[in-house]
Amino acid sequence: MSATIIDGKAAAAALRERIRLQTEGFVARAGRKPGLAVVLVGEDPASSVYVRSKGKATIAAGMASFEHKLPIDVSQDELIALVDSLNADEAVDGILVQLPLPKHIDEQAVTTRIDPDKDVDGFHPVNAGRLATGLNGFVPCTPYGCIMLLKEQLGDLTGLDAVVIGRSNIVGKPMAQLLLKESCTVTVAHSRTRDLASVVHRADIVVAAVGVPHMVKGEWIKPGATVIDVGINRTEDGLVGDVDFAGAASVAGAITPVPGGVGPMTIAVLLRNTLISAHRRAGVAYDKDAL
Ligand SMILES: NC(=O)C1=CN([C@@H]2O[C@H](COP(=O)(O)OP(=O)(O)OC[C@H]3O[C@@H](n4cnc5c(N)ncnc54)[C@H](OP(=O)(O)O)[C@@H]3O)[C@@H](O)[C@H]2O)C=CC1
Ligand SMILES: Nc1nc(=O)c2c([nH]1)NC[C@@H]1CN(c3ccc(C(=O)N[C@@H](CCC(=O)O)C(=O)O)cc3)C=[N+]21
Ligand SMILES: [Mg+2]
Repeated sequence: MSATIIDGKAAAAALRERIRLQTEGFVARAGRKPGLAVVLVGEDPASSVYVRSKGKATIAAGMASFEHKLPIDVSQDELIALVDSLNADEAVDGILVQLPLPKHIDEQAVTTRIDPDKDVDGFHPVNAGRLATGLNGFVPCTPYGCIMLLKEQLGDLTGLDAVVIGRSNIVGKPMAQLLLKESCTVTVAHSRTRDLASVVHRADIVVAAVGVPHMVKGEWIKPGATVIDVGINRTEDGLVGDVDFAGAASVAGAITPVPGGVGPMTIAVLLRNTLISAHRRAGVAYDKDAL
């Protein structure tokens, strides 16, 4: 093993501390806490764990957490009515509806109902469009967390060859947009890509966001490359990523572990987006460089 292990847990803790400090300043000036509303439909254990750790982190940062738990058989109309009430609630700066939703609910109908200026997940098409055109909006938390880890590890990313494996609207596509914004040369691979091994072998930066345990092999990695493993797969061997960690760590320059890599950054960036939303909505300036 030769690669540096990128400590996402430590980076996330440091970011959360910087957020906590700016939250104090916001409360002093605005006279209220930033507020994050999280909506969970049903009782999926993995989703419940995520929502719980998010709620704890929100409160630890000095923000208000509003949790709404709805039964698995809630109607789409009822869920949309809740989103409407959160859109109208002045105490709510950020709204997150935990995905996936049950099959009888149209995720797009719900996601697009959220006020884009409270869409701290960055999933609304208005925010996807803002990201694609260089306007200020909300950037999806997981890809932004990956960029923060990459910049901390590598500094300036200009000119680097980046390969993103996965083209979902919530990870792969926004990840590619953000790497492009950092002036990387970006390739987006997916299930129809031919000879993925040789595509990956060109890359200085590999971001795996697939959902297939251990799919990316060590031999695919260019020696010294930086590997960001977004995958969260629950297997008999516990939580594993999309990258064969042991194989990749023997050739990569640096690599994120699972757990303890990208996952903790996702939650920290969610708080960052909520803090930014609170400042924007209150018309108060914030220190972007400290976030
Ligand atoms: N750490 C975190 O905070 C988060 C982790 N995740 C994890 O990241 C992973 C990806 O999530 P998400 O983007 O939502 O997943 P999706 O299922 O929406 O997308 C998966 C992508 O991977 C591609 N793909 C599937 N199989 C292959 C293959 N054999 N070779 C190449 N590409 C393939 C698909 O291609 P195609 O488009 O052609 O079907 C698709 O674009 C999951 O493990 C998820 O749990 C997700 C969000 C947050
Ligand atoms: N509207 C919405 N927004 C999301 O951001 C969203 C979502 N829905 N649905 C599910 C995915 C997944 N996701 C994770 C966040 C943190 C960890 C995380 O903290 N993982 C820890 C381990 C946690 C554990 O042990 O289970 C780690 O990787 O170290 C993982 C996954 C956010 N998602
Ligand atoms: Mg559905």
